[in-house]
Amino acid sequence: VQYFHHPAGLPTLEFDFIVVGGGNAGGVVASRLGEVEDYKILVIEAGPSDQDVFSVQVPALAADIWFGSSVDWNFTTPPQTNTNDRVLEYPRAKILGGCSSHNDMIYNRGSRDDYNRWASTTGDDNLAWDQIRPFILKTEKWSSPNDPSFSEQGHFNTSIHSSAGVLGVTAPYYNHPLNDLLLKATAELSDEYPFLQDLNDGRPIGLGWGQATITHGFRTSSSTAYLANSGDNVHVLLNTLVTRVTSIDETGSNDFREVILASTPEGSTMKLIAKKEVILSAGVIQTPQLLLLSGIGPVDELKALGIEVFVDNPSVGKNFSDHITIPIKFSTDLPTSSFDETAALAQWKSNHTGRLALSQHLPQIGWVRFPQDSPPFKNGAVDPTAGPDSPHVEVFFVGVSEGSEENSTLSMNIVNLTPACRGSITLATSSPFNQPIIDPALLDSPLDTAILLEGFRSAQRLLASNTLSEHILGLDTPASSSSGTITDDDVI
Ligand SMILES: Cc1cc2nc3c(=O)[nH]c(=O)nc-3n(C[C@H](O)[C@H](O)[C@H](O)COP(=O)(O)OP(=O)(O)OC[C@H]3O[C@@H](n4cnc5c(N)ncnc54)[C@H](O)[C@@H]3O)c2cc1C
Repeated sequence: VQYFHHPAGLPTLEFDFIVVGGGNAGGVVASRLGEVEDYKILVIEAGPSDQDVFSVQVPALAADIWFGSSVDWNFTTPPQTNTNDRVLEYPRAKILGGCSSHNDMIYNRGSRDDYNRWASTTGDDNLAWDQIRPFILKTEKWSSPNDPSFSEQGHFNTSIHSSAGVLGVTAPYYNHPLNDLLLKATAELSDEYPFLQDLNDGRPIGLGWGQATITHGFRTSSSTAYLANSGDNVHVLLNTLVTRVTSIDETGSNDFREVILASTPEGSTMKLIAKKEVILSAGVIQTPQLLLLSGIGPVDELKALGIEVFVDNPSVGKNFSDHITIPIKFSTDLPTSSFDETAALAQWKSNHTGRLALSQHLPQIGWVRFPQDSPPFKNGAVDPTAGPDSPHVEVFFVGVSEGSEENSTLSMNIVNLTPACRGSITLATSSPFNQPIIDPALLDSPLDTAILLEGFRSAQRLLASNTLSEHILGLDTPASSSSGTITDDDVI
């Protein structure tokens, strides 16, 4: 692979394929296209190289480069009506590797139902679970932890993993008393929280060990696993924003193979040509933004901003959906999961082991499927999941921190995995340098709220088990719950 920091350094202005956005998808697509030696490929990435940012490489430092950092787009939402009009921070990475360079590294495949639903929705059987599994294995390179104190024994099912791929994956863990307590609780609550040996077996329901895109103490990403191993026919242009895609054909047909670039709003622009295709992989927010800026989208929205319309497509920027996560905290007598960060940094720098070589959060994750007669579905609401092998919520153990007085605080997140609400991405202005309006319309569907609420109750049932209850002293949040029982009023 060849890296360029300025368009002026490029060896040519014409490539076979131009990949816009060197993120998770863009890095993989460019690298796979590059396997055809005759193709010349250009990836254009707005952010810098991931290799220059220390916190990208060190797994537990991910949060340092989220919202507020120079390698995040620092997007915000408009006030969200259903969250008391709060303006929410919306982290998205602006760096080579995209969000795979800053995400939480949890490696989890969908349920088999998810893939099968994509196959039936698109009419493409290649997306079905049985058909896609060989390709999942083709990406994966299982790598055992380099730190002997992080045993992976019994934490995953070896028969459904591969060590022949490229993306490093591991099942790391660190010692904390909650690990054993949760495992014991799975025996006690075997209906709602059965032990799940491997969250990637196509039926992620239960509680078990997480897996992470980490190898030998380093984060792995589309940049480290794919782009970095590509041939010299793959070119990566950094720090450069694509502002528009235009038609190469001046007679009026839509042959969108010309890409317009700019590094700053004031600076000059430049045109590049793709002989075969332009691939837009700028992520779920900026791919629709670029289409809209290029005159491809709902005619009224484009005209209102004075953008020339080339393709009237009312779907561009619509049906935006994201899973909402609600934090919840409990007082506990368990020891904190925090660690001496200075010592951990020195250890990581010396041999890439220790707590910084793992994700920050606690090592286990729960996935819960609610019965069809549970409260969210009592009023006849249709189950939003893709099928019976799919969970409704993820129960995530963030960590145990210092609390008030002698107690500590267990932080958990409840994630609604199949939100029914649908929002949108629209342009605020016609300038590519302004963020679009990112409206996830969170909790617009009453079903989403009901599922989160049942997720809270489920977490409470887990913590009320005989095994865990003696260590859980009460609910810390939401503050309005003095009784320790969550009600519908607490959800906002
Ligand atoms: C904080 C956070 C934590 C997450 N944790 C996990 C996790 O633990 N496990 C998991 O599986 N997933 C996680 N995800 C989600 C996952 O990382 C994303 O779904 C995935 O990276 C999306 O890939 P993408 O290629 O669509 O977009 P991205 O990876 O976002 O890539 C888009 C790229 O395009 C670039 N770009 C955008 N506009 C332009 C432009 N006009 N010109 C040039 N370049 C442009 C961006 O800078 C970016 O590099 C997390 C996401 C976030 C934000």
